[in-house]
Amino acid sequence: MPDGESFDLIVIGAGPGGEMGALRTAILGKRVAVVEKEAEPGGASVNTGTVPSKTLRETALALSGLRSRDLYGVDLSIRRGATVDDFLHHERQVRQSEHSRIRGLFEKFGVTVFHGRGEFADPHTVTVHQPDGTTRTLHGENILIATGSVPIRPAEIPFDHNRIHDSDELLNIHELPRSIAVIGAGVIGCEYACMFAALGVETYLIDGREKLLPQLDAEISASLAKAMRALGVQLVLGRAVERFPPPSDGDIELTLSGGTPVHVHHVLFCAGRMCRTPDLKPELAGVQLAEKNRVPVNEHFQTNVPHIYAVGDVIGFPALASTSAEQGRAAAIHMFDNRHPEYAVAQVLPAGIYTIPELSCAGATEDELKAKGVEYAVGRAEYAEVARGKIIGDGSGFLKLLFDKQTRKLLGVHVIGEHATEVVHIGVMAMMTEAGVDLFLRTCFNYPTLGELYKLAALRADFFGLS
Ligand SMILES: Cc1cc2nc3c(=O)[nH]c(=O)nc-3n(C[C@H](O)[C@H](O)[C@H](O)COP(=O)(O)OP(=O)(O)OC[C@H]3O[C@@H](n4cnc5c(N)ncnc54)[C@H](O)[C@@H]3O)c2cc1C
Ligand SMILES: NC(=O)c1ccc[n+]([C@@H]2O[C@H](COP(=O)([O-])OP(=O)(O)OC[C@H]3O[C@@H](n4cnc5c(N)ncnc54)[C@H](O)[C@@H]3O)[C@@H](O)[C@H]2O)c1
Repeated sequence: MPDGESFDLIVIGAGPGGEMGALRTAILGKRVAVVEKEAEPGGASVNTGTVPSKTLRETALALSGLRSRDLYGVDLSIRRGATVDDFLHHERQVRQSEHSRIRGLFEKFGVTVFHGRGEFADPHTVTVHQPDGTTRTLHGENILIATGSVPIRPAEIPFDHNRIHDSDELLNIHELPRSIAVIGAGVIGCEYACMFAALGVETYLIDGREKLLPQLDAEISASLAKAMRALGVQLVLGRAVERFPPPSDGDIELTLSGGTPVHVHHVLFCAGRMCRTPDLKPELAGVQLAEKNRVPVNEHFQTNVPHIYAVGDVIGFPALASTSAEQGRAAAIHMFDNRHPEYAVAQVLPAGIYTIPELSCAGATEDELKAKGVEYAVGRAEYAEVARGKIIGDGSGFLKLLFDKQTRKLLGVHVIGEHATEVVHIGVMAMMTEAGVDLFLRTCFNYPTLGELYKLAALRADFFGLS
């Protein structure tokens, strides 16, 4: 291909935002280039974040025999003393298969992939710095920034120590830790702490905040904290880690504010993520950055330079694989096919957190409704109250629905327990269609299913809370 070739769209970054933006555009018959600095596509979603962590969770559940212990009271674990290779084997297989899937789709729809680091030369030109030291110049009618985020690595944390990791490095560990301190009880910290505890690793989860995942419905957050403690996670909340000089050998001592020190073999630091957007030289394209190097966009994902769009983690909240892909799709539609019904990203966005147990939610929490002065009714149903919940042996899960007292519409759905990230979708569809309690009262659910939780919760809200 001659240097300086022109494209209808140049996408920088092949994570979920870039992948979807590129494919949705290529399907319209447009000429699309994807510039990706890593050897394989997929971004944090496939290579270091979403897919690896969820695959490891499944592996941890299988290797630990946790599900069978809960269900049958016996340990049917595949193997005691699992090695790190056992732990990572399936994750590598899934990751490779995702690489093939994305490469296959790019090939099928004629997307040209350039391996190298992209940066702006001017508002329509991207320079690609290729691994062999050469550069290429690409011209784009439109450009999509989808360069994602990386773990925050404060200078005072000794990451050069071989047992102190961020969430990317964790995937290259050579031994299963006998003990680990997870610093940062955000979504990443909570998910990994559960995984390690399930594998029998002595696990501490440390955070300066008093409450676990405060963005969640308070009852769900409290229920998660209880379940995590039962799993063996030692929650150290409201304490800051002051220092931990790394020893060359032996345990690492973490000094905590106002508490006794913690001694562990490994440390996982996951206290947020950041964008590397200044590396793109956005000033050469006239693109402005906001706080924390975020790229501000309008409702169509356009930056202040209208033909340059940005999606995914670079634009900030909610910074999920699911939402990044949706934003990539919507941006592509706005660029090239803006009468199509896929035009906008949905108003109702679910969040799924793969702790043990997993949890998921969409819409408002009780605290948010109270703050807004909305009168609402709660419908609640325990997993243990429906046959399917008993069959799968989930004795603590529950579904909670929040309905508007006046309109009877569903305003929020919150669920914790096995398959919570699937169960939530019934509520999401109801909210997408602005349905309410009457939909659940009229619906016939398969028996035995967790879907029945909706019926039970709706009946309770109707009998006891709704006018
Ligand atoms: C441990 C972990 C678990 C997660 N779990 C979930 C989950 O369960 N569900 C969920 O929805 N989300 C989850 N997320 C979040 C999700 O992974 C991200 O929100 C999502 O990957 C962001 O997509 P993106 O396309 O914006 O960027 P990314 O996936 O970060 O991809 C950006 C791509 O751009 C490339 N790039 C960067 N700079 C350049 C450049 N200058 N030139 C060329 N290429 C460049 C990078 O190499 C990368 O491939 C998780 C994240 C982590 C870290
Ligand atoms: N299932 C999912 O959807 C999923 C899973 C994992 C990650 N993600 C995404 O990844 C992103 C990053 O997640 P994250 O967990 O790294 O960040 P986060 O911002 O969600 O949480 C960071 C946590 O670290 C704590 N913290 C900060 N500095 C600290 C310190 N010095 N000592 C102790 N605690 C400290 C904060 O109080 C906070 O609780 C999120 O935006 C999330 O959307 C999503």
